[in-house]
Amino acid sequence: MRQTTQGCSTNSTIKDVQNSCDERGIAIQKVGVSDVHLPFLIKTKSGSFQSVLAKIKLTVDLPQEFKGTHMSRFIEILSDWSQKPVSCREIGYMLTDTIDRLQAQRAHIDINFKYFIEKMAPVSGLKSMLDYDCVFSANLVRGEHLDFMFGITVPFTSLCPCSKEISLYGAHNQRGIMRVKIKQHPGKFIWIEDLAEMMEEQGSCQVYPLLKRGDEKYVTEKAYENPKFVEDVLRDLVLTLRKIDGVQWFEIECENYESIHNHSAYAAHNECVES
Ligand SMILES: Nc1nc2c(ncn2[C@@H]2O[C@H](COP(=O)(O)OP(=O)(O)OP(=O)(O)O)[C@@H](O)[C@H]2O)c(=O)[nH]1
Repeated sequence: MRQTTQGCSTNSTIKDVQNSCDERGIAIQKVGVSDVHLPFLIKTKSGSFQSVLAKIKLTVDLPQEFKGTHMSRFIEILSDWSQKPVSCREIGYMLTDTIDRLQAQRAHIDINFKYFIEKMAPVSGLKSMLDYDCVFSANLVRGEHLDFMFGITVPFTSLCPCSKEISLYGAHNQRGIMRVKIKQHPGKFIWIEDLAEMMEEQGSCQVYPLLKRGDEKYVTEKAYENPKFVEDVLRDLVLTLRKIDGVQWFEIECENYESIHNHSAYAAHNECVES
């Protein structure tokens, strides 16, 4: 039977509607809070922490007999972790705590955040910060191992091989994004910085926040010498991800925001990797 918290004298005199019975016989798979914004600390490869604005969804299952979950407890749990370093291990603790405090069988979390990595312009060497959309997603079933997935979206430049081949001069080129979600075997780990760098190598050229004219000439010519369809980017990314130590599963989406169309070229792929 689910317990109620009796700590607060105000609460003890107020009816606990959430804990009352529901007669409809429907167990809910996920209930909780979404769109919670909190400052979190993410470990960086250099050994420090980056403060990020996290957008969080935290849910549990709810047995059919209860009318409601205890929403305030989700915020209590997340507030405990705000401003503390968060990675796979801490997310495991967070979900264990959630299962215990909500007397649930399973808990799920999505933490979306923008992560900044310093980029160096290819010729001038000038440094600037590029933002990457990242997500930590995890699922925990009571008594089982944590199921953890990391996702990142990386922008790139692509230049069309067909356009280059058939045109007297020029070739259409555009910005695209590659979105990767990756699961690794327990104990294996890849830094956001390392995965981003591997992914950026797979486009026709990388994108940079800050470029001077010499840099611009370089990236224009590099893309021209390295034409790729959206399929080429995706296939090269598959080969790269297969080589990462301990990868169990991955999913890729590539999207080129075509400059000659008002639509995108799109490719997707997922696979389980043999260990
Ligand atoms: N379950 C549920 N609660 C909601 C919802 N919308 C708002 N709440 C509010 O969430 C608040 C906190 O609920 P609880 O966590 O049960 O609060 P509490 O009983 O003071 O805290 P505990 O003693 O820890 O259970 C209440 O004021 C609810 O009305 C909803 O859609 N579902």
